[in-house]
Amino acid sequence: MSPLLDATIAAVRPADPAVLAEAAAHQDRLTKPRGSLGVLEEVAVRLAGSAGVSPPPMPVPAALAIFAADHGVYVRGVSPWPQEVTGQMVANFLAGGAVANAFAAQMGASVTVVDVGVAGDLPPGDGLLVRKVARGTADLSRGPAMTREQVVAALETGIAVAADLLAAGARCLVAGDMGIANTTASAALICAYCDADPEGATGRGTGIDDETHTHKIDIVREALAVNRSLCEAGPLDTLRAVGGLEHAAIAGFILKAAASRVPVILDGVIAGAAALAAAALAPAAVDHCVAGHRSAEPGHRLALDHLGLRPLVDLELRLGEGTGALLAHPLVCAAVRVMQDVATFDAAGVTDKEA
Ligand SMILES: O=C(O)c1ccc[n+]([C@@H]2O[C@H](COP(=O)([O-])O)[C@@H](O)[C@H]2O)c1
Ligand SMILES: Cc1cc2nc[nH]c2cc1C
Repeated sequence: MSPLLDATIAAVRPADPAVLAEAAAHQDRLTKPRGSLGVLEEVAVRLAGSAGVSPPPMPVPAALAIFAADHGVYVRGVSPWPQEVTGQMVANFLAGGAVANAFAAQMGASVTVVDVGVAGDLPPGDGLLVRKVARGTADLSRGPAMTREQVVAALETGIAVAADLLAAGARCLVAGDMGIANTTASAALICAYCDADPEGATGRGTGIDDETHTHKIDIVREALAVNRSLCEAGPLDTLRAVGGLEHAAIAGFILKAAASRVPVILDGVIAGAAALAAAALAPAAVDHCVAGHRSAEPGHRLALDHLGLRPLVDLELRLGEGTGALLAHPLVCAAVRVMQDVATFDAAGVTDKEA
């Protein structure tokens, strides 16, 4: 594949089972009825297993990376929005005017914007990482979306961005996306990795009518049929056949977080589809992922079920940009704070019903 990708995949290790057990036992000693913090207990235990230490380190500062790219399948009429919105929203991220910027400011997260494959030229702006692998993908409904070289370059971009953010001190990575038509590629990836039917996996994205939705399902079916042999050839070929450049970059970003034992909070259906690719390449990567939210896209539920991840927030969001993941960050921090701060029954002199 590539030395960087191979080394990153090789460095991904599962959660430490001894630390998982220690963290779960610690939860049970804290002054609360056992299990009373529900999913938050699982999250804190998960972060301990990921980091290899209990209690786990506080996942701050958080760093959001928004990977932007365009999609050849756009020409098939699968999105109601003009393709140039991808580049225009990149400019909006850089100007600080998007929802992702508002949420990141609220959560104290940094924002990094990466052009991994926007079709148009972006006006040079402060802070944009130009890592254009191609000017959008090829139309995945007619053949492979990417060449082998392109998918590897996009994966390497995600790895490099994660490495730089970690080197700069980030202790929690947040995966965001921007790309008109990328819910079509996400649906195709979910079908390919989860063996799901396009009808159940394909949603309305940014908002399409019934007729366009039926057409979009047909396009996903066509994509799977025309790329069938490639999708059966292995996880990397599946990603290049029906994925997007931002999916590949996010998969690399997840792999690097996992290899570094730093948690990565996943956003909606795009990050979910990318996580399927990362998990297919390195199954233990899932141990370092937190599902920030569940998006309104139906395929997202299939992806999260396949990954065995339970979303923290379920607010019918369908925006992308990392917004759902950012909303979950304070919950993840609160879960860790409990492990770090809450007194045990012994220390507080509270009678434990088990004693
Ligand atoms: O995060 C999600 O689950 C999500 C669901 C629907 C739409 N989006 C965003 O909307 C864009 C893709 O929608 P579409 O309809 O053009 O495929 C892309 O920029 C995504 O970030 C994101
Ligand atoms: C305006 C707009 C903002 C977005 N943010 C993520 N995807 C998006 C799609 C559109 C259309």
